[in-house]
Amino acid sequence: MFHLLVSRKLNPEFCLEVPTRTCLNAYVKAMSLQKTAQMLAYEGVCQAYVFGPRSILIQQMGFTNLCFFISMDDIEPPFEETYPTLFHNSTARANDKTLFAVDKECELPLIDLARLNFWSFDQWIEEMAEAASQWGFFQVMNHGIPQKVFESMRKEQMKIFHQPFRKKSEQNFMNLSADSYRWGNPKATSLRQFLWSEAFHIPVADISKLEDESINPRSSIGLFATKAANLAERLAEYLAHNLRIKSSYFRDNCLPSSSYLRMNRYPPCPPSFEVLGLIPHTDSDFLTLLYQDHVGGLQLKKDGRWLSVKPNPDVLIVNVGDLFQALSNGVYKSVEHRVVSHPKVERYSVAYFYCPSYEAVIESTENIIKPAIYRKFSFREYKQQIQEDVRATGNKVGLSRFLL
Ligand SMILES: O=C(O)CCC(=O)C(=O)O
Ligand SMILES: [Fe+2]
Repeated sequence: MFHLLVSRKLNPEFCLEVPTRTCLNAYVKAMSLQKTAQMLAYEGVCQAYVFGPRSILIQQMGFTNLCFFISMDDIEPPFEETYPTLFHNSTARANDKTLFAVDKECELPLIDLARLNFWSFDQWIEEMAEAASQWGFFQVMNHGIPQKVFESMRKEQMKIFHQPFRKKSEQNFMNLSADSYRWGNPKATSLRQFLWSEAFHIPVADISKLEDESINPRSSIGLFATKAANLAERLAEYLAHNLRIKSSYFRDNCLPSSSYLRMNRYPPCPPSFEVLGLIPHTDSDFLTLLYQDHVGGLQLKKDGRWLSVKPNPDVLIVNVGDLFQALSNGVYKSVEHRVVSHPKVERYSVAYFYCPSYEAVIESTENIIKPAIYRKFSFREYKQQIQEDVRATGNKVGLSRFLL
């Protein structure tokens, strides 16, 4: 007989209670990883598989996307241990109860891509353009990316992030370049600037090189990136149509390999820390496609107030990036957003950043009523300016640097 304890990483939708890592370690020592997995499956509500040399994957019966890993090694980045002065020195604490203040939960404008076949083209595009200019964010349904692509992407993400921290932070992990794995914020001087999250930021061009001896990340991630690239191009063309931008602009300037993919994981964050999962920022691309799980935590700024986005794993979130704001001469808005981590549950998201090649030139589309508000710049120049600003001030200044 064994005692069941609630795991810190327990998914709230997952009704099974599982042992903690320490408890599991004891079972594994006394029996074997295989026997422990069998024990966990004993109640018949879940299946448990041995995964890798030191972890077990647990999956709820009948729900392929409700699964999680229990790892015998520590998977969490050592946030508190590495930055003790930030977490345990009261003067560095944000000490600001308004940090997480939100006005309310909102549902983003919903664009149904299937309606394109029934509505008049102009009316349909108008709806999307209005969302891009009023909110900078919208959600799309019937987008053509099968749900199983998201499910396998999420499973892959869990496998990757549930590797021991020492492995994830190794040079060359999955054959990625050293700066792909990011956790916390080494430059933070207060908790307000810290990120309670970890991420893999991967150039799409590098996906084909991904490899690991225990996982096979290439196929799920590659499939997601290909589907996202097609959808992003389509959406960008619709939005451009409304502004009378040449429809081939995106095909001419964005190569499939010039975009990026970022896999985010937000470990549970103790409520005693006033720290965000991701600090307020805008995205430095044309469009971002974001797939998030059911946990929630994404917030965006609208009319000066923070709103929480109601999570819906059945849709894809789209947000306008800085480059589209510049190209549209300020008509479409690149809106600030951030993430609040959950106190008990880990959260996953994956963002596809639709970017041009470095040489692409972004020029505001002016008209008689509204002359250009931004000067012409190349994507390379934009990235370099951001890096310079972050180095000098710790913050991205962004588009305001390019105002005329
Ligand atoms: O995790 C999220 O919901 C947002 C992620 C995001 O904004 C980003 O990666 O730039
Ligand atoms: Fe973002």
